[in-house]
Amino acid sequence: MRHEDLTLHTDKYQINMMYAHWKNGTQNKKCVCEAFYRKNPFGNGYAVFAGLERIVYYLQNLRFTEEDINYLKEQEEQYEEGFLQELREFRFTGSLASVQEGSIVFPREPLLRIEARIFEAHLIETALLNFMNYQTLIATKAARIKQVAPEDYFMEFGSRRAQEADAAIWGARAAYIAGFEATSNLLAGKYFGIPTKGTHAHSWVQSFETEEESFRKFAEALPDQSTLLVDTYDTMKSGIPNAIKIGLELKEKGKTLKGIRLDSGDLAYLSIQARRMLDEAGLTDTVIVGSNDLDEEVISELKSQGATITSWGVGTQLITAADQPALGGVYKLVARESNGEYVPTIKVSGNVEKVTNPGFKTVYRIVNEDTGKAEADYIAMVDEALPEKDIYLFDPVETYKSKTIHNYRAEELLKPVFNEGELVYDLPQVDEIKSHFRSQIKMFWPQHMRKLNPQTYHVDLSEKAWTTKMELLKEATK
Ligand SMILES: Nc1ncnc2c1ncn2[C@@H]1O[C@H](COP(=O)(O)OP(=O)(O)OP(=O)(O)O)[C@@H](O)[C@H]1O
Ligand SMILES: O=P(O)(O)OC[C@H]1O[C@H](OP(=O)(O)OP(=O)(O)O)[C@H](O)[C@@H]1O
Ligand SMILES: O=C(O)c1cccnc1
Repeated sequence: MRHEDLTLHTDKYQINMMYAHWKNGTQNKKCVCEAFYRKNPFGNGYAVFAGLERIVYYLQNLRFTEEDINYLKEQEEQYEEGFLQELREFRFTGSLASVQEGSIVFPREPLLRIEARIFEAHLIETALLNFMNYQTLIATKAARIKQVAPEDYFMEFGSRRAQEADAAIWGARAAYIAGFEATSNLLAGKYFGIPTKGTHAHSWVQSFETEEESFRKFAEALPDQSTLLVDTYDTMKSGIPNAIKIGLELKEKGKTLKGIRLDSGDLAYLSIQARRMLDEAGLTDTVIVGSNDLDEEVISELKSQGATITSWGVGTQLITAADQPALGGVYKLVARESNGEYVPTIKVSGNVEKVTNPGFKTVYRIVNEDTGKAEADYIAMVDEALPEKDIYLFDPVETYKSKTIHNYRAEELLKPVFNEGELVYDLPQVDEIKSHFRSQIKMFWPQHMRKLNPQTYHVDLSEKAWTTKMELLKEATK
C-alpha cells in the first residue's frame, strides 16, 4: 500500500507548541497522552475501535522532508533554523499502546496511550484523532446496520458519496471489520484483501434499445455473476419479468441468475412480489438485493414489513455516518515528566464528564468467570496490581453505585504497539480483526448492545486512579 507523506498533516498549533518547547529547552521531556471519546455515536451503547493500522503506517513514516522544511520556513512564525534542523532529524521514538482494532470500546476509556517526548506527542495528535475518529465511527455504524439483519449479506457501496478517496477506502475497511461482507471499491479490496462485489448501473440498461436486450447481453458476459437492476423503467411490469426471462435462459444453459437488484420504490412490497414471481418461475436461487439510501432504521423497518431482500447494498448513510458525521474523540495529556518521574496532570471542566482522568494508566475488561460476560471496564494506574480474588467496582461519579465481582479475570485492553520507536506489534490481517470483532460482541450482555436506548456499560476507575483524580481536582480548584 502507498504511504504518502503525512508529516504535515497536523494542526499548526502543534508545530507552534513544539517550537515553543524547543525555545524553552523542554522538547525532550517526556509525557503521557491518551486518546478517548466521551459519548457513544448514534445513541449506541458502544463503539467499535478502528484506525490502528493507519496509525502504525503514519508513525512509521514520520519524517520532515526538505520540501516540508522549506514550507515551514515560509510561515509567518519565522521558526529559527535550529528548530528546523531538529525537525530534519525527527523520528517517532515514543511508545504506543492501543486497543486492538475490532474491539468493543466505551466512552472515557483510553483507546490509545502515547508515551513520548513532548515534542513528538504534540505533532501526532491531529492525525491520530483523525484516523481513530473516522474509522471508529464508520465501524460502529456498520455494526449497527449489520445488527438489524445478522443473517443477511451486506455490501458497502459508498465510494461515490464518501468524503473523498481516503474516507471511501478506509471506510470500506472499517465497515468490513464490523459486519459488512464485501465492498464495491476495488482499491480497498486490493489493499486489504476484502471481498469485492458489483451489480450494474441504470446506465447499462439505458445504453441498449431495450431492457431485455441489456439484461441478455450482461448475462452473456457474466453468466454466473449477473445481478440485474430491475427498476430502470417499471419494476413490476418489465424489470422483474425481463430478469425472469433471462434467468430461465441461463438455467437452460446450466447457469444461474445470481440476483436482481431493487433500487427504488417500496422495497418491501416489490421484494415480496419479486420473490413470489422468481419462485414461481423456479428461480429459487436468485437472490434479491436491495439498495437506495438504506440505513439500520430503514432495513429494520423493511425486515418488519416482511421484505425478502437478503443482500443489502449500503452507501451514503454508512460511509458518511449521515446521522452523526463525527466522533468527538479527544487526546489529553495525563502525565508529564518532572525530575525523572511522571506527575499526573488534569484538565478541569465545569462539566464533570469532561474532567480528565489523570495519571499513567491502563484499562482492563473485567470478565465474570461464572458467566463469561464482561461486567465493566476498569481504568487503573499502570503500576497498580489488581486484587487477586474479589474486585470492587464503583461508579466514579455516583460512587455509592458499586458492586463486587467475586470470580473474575481482567483482560488488559491496551497492547504494546511501539516500544521506544520500534514496532513490536504484528498487524493482524483484516479477517483476523473481523473475527476478533465477532468474538467481542459475544462477551457483552444484550442490554448493552441493543441499538435503541441501550443500558450503560460501566467504565470505572480503580480506587487509586479515582483518589489521584480527586486530589488533583481539589488542588486545581483550590
Ligand atoms: N417499505 C418501505 N418502508 C420504509 N422505507 C422504505 C420502504 N421502501 C423504500 N424505503 C426507503 O424510503 C426512502 C425513499 O424511497 P422513495 O420510494 O421515496 O424514493 P425512490 O424510490 O428513491 O424514488 P425514485 O423512484 O425517485 O428513485 C429510501 O431510503 C428507501 O430505501
Ligand atoms: O443509496 P446508497 O446507499 O448511497 O447506495 C449507493 C447508490 O448508488 C447508486 O445509485 P446512483 O444513482 O449513484 O447510480 P445508479 O445509476 O447506478 O443507480 C446505487 O444504485 C445506489 O442507489
Ligand atoms: O454494484 C453496485 O450495484 C453498486 C456499486 C456502487 C454503488 N451503487 C451500486
